[in-house]
Amino acid sequence: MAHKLAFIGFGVVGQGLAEILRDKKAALKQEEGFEAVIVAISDLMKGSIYHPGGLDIDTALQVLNETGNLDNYPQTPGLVTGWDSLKTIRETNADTIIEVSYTDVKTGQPAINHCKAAFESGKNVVMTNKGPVALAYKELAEIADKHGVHWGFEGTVMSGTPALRMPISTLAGNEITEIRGILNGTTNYILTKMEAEGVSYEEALKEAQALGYAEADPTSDVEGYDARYKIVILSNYVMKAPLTVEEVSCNGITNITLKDIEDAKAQGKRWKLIAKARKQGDKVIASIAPEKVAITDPLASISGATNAITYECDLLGTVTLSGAGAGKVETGFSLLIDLITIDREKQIVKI
Ligand SMILES: NC(=O)C1=CN([C@@H]2O[C@H](COP(=O)(O)OP(=O)(O)OC[C@H]3O[C@@H](n4cnc5c(N)ncnc54)[C@H](OP(=O)(O)O)[C@@H]3O)[C@@H](O)[C@H]2O)C=CC1
Ligand SMILES: N[C@@H](CC=O)C(=O)O
Repeated sequence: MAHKLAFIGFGVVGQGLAEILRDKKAALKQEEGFEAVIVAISDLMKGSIYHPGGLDIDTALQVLNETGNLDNYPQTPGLVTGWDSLKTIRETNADTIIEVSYTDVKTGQPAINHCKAAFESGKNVVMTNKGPVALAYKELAEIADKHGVHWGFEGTVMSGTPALRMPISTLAGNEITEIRGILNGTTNYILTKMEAEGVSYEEALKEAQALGYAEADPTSDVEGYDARYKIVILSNYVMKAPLTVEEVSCNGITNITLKDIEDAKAQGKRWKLIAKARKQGDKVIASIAPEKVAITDPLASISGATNAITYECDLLGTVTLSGAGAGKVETGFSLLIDLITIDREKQIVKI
């Protein structure tokens, strides 16, 4: 039976997943036995539509592209418009909520409430919104568990690159004692552009926004708050070591000038925004800060919106993963793999 989806938020990432579902529909069915139907989309400014029998993805994307508002979707019997996020979560016939609204770096809301409402209504959530995972992981995981539903959030760290799923599934049995990485696509894109092309900070940031890498408020990227959420998620979920946002020292890249970049180059070094978490007894010491890394450091060669992460494992030693850190299709994919995982687990339960 097709997996019924309701989108909360329909910006870059939401549309990225919708395009994948449209373009790969036949291949996903044939290769994975995966079928999905979008029953609802609820966005703050772009409108809200619900049809229990399913919406036509191409029409929804076209209407949004041409008119800027989903409320202009063709009127068909059974179509409902105007439902807000909570009504959509609670009252549609969706199996899974795709939470792709903006990440609030102070409270994590309203996304935390979106997750609670979904779990309490017996619905799965897959999300790229980092707030709920960074601020309320334990509480929300318990609620999801109590209601027997799935919670997927692969895309909260390094977009569709399996920075969470890989260590949890294929490094299981190792203790991960330290993590070090480049975890923000926007800032890595800016630093790369400034060094490689001499582009100003402001111009490079504008490009990152146009490419869909930056947060709705890019202060989160350039001041390091986005990377701070990600290191907290990695610490709690991957290292199994409690860490709060307040415990992470955080500095961004706003003070780095073209001259600083040229000076580093002359020293055989390169500026990178580095996220670190290290276990020390029962505690984790974590930081986000720009560093001049030696050109021979593997992280120095990570350019543009690509990210990379190194896990120090007690059994396997050092393992490094690199891949997309942001982007429409890349992050849309992170939601797809969470959905496929839900369907695969359902198949196992049936067996
Ligand atoms: N872009 C990327 O590469 C990545 C993004 N993420 C995360 O994914 C999420 C989505 O990112 P992205 O698509 O780029 O962001 P966008 O800003 O493009 O889209 C977010 C959408 O959510 C809508 N929205 C905000 N609040 C609500 C609400 N209460 N109810 C319904 N809709 C709401 C916004 O509405 P409107 O603008 O119409 O007011 C907007 O359309 C964010 O949390 C981000 O941190 C994670 C990994 C990578
Ligand atoms: N704004 C973020 C998007 C992905 O999490 C970034 O640039 O990394």
